[in-house]
Amino acid sequence: MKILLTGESGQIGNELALSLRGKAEIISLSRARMNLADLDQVRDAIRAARPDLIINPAAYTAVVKAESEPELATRINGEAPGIIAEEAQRLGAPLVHYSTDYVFDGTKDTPYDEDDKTHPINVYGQSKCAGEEAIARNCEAYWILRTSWVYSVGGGNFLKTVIRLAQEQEKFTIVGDQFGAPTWSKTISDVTVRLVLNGGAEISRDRVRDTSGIYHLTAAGETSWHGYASFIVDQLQALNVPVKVGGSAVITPVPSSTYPVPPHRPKSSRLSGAKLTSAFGVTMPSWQTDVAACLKDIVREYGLAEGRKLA
Ligand SMILES: NC(=O)C1=CN([C@@H]2O[C@H](COP(=O)(O)OP(=O)(O)OC[C@H]3O[C@@H](n4cnc5c(N)ncnc54)[C@H](OP(=O)(O)O)[C@@H]3O)[C@@H](O)[C@H]2O)C=CC1
Ligand SMILES: Cc1cn([C@H]2C[C@H](O)[C@@H](COP(=O)(O)OP(=O)(O)O[C@H]3O[C@@H](C)C(=O)[C@@H](O)[C@H]3O)O2)c(=O)[nH]c1=O
Ligand SMILES: [Mg+2]
Repeated sequence: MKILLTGESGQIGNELALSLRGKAEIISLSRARMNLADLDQVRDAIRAARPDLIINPAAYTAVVKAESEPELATRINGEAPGIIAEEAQRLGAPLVHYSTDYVFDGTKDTPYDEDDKTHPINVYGQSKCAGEEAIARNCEAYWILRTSWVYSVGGGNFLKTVIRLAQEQEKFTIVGDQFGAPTWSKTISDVTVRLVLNGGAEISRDRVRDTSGIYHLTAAGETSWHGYASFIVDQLQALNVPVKVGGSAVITPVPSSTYPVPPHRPKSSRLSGAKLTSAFGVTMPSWQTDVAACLKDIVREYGLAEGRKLA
């Protein structure tokens, strides 16, 4: 099986490349070979590669910057996935794509289901929503995996920002009125690989077409950004990482209305995983289990217990 993979330098793409290599033929197309902002190049690159399956974790993920670059974010997140889907349909290749909790406005008081109405409240969310719609319009065999609050050992993310804050500041404030589930890129990749390789039976277009649609793929449980940050600090202390912060008790929750950086973000990012479980038998680990495991890897990788600073 020949898999076209995008975004290998990103959090999810990197894990996918690591776990798929050796199990399938991987054609990894980075920005240099297939720039998602260049729609003609996207079409040409897919036609040249002729994959059996396309996995597209590449995206414009800079939520703040997207507000000042709406056209670029929309081309990459909204239009390119539509072209990818068209070409996938032409080749008879299924498409696996990733989307976000930010397609919702966050006003629902129970976890979102896949068929809940989308209503994004910032440019990034609008662009990702447009991408979902374009895929659904243009191809018959796709899985859109919606995840949230992604972190990893290698990428830039909130978890690593909090480690830096803990190493540099005695106390700090974190937004406490937005709720969701931090999700490890490695777990997202593991589940994707499990779905795609289907117990060694390889992917079939019919199987994806029969189960085509959106699936929520987030860690189990929920917390606020503040609860997440507090957990990170507790874990760092348990792992004997020297920190300046005086413990999780001195991280103060603040309302998002006081956070100086636009745009608005959804109050509730909680996504129900029930459909993924019933369709594929996948149950997700708790967010705490995965954050603790990833932190162990980060502490080892960057020598944090020896007092090194996260660059
Ligand atoms: N991060 C998060 O918290 C969440 C992410 N998601 C979704 O999951 C998916 C993966 O996210 P994540 O791994 O965190 O993303 P990252 O920001 O870690 O990586 C993005 C990847 O996309 C590539 N990319 C960006 N612009 C272009 C372009 N114009 N052409 C080609 N490649 C490009 C980047 O390449 P380069 O190195 O060249 O920039 C990089 O490989 C995305 O669809 C995202 O929307 C969903 C929910 C939460
Ligand atoms: C860095 C930082 C953030 N915050 C708040 C702001 C915000 O409400 C929340 C998270 O900050 P971030 O900058 O990580 O937010 P953001 O970049 O919007 O994160 C989102 O990225 C996109 C790609 C997604 O798809 C989403 O699932 C989500 O992960 O924490 C603080 O309170 N203090 C801080 O020091
Ligand atoms: Mg961000």
